[in-house]
Amino acid sequence: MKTFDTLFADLEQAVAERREGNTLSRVEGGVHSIGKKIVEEAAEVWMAAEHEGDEQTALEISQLLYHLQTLMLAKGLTLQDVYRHL
Ligand SMILES: N=c1c2ncn([C@@H]3O[C@H](COP(=O)(O)OP(=O)(O)OP(=O)(O)O)[C@@H](O)[C@H]3O)c2ncn1[C@@H]1O[C@H](COP(=O)(O)O)[C@@H](O)[C@H]1O
Repeated sequence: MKTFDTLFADLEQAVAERREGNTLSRVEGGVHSIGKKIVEEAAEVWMAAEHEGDEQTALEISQLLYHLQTLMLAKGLTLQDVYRHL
């Protein structure tokens, strides 16, 4: 099973290797486009939590985490940059 850290390592590698896929295309789409996606996914998390079941809520949360990681990559932020604020 992936964790936040192992997913981030995979996405970092995807960008470094210019591997065709969702990640490269989203990171190259830039911060504005990713930012809109984050807002959309955050709203889907909220709606799922209020109106749908736990499974759908967990799925939406996983997508939000993914898109946050693409924003980190687009900005050049590392896990340590974020974790030091936790
Ligand atoms: N975990 C994810 C992941 N979660 C969400 N997404 C993306 O988020 C989208 C889901 O959002 P939506 O439900 O809004 O789908 P959509 O309507 O098609 O979204 P839009 O394209 O319209 O923005 C998916 O189509 C993916 O583009 C993800 N894309 C990739 N991953 C993982 O990232 C890793 C690298 O993926 P690649 O870069 O594709 O190799 C792999 O382990 C993947 O499993």
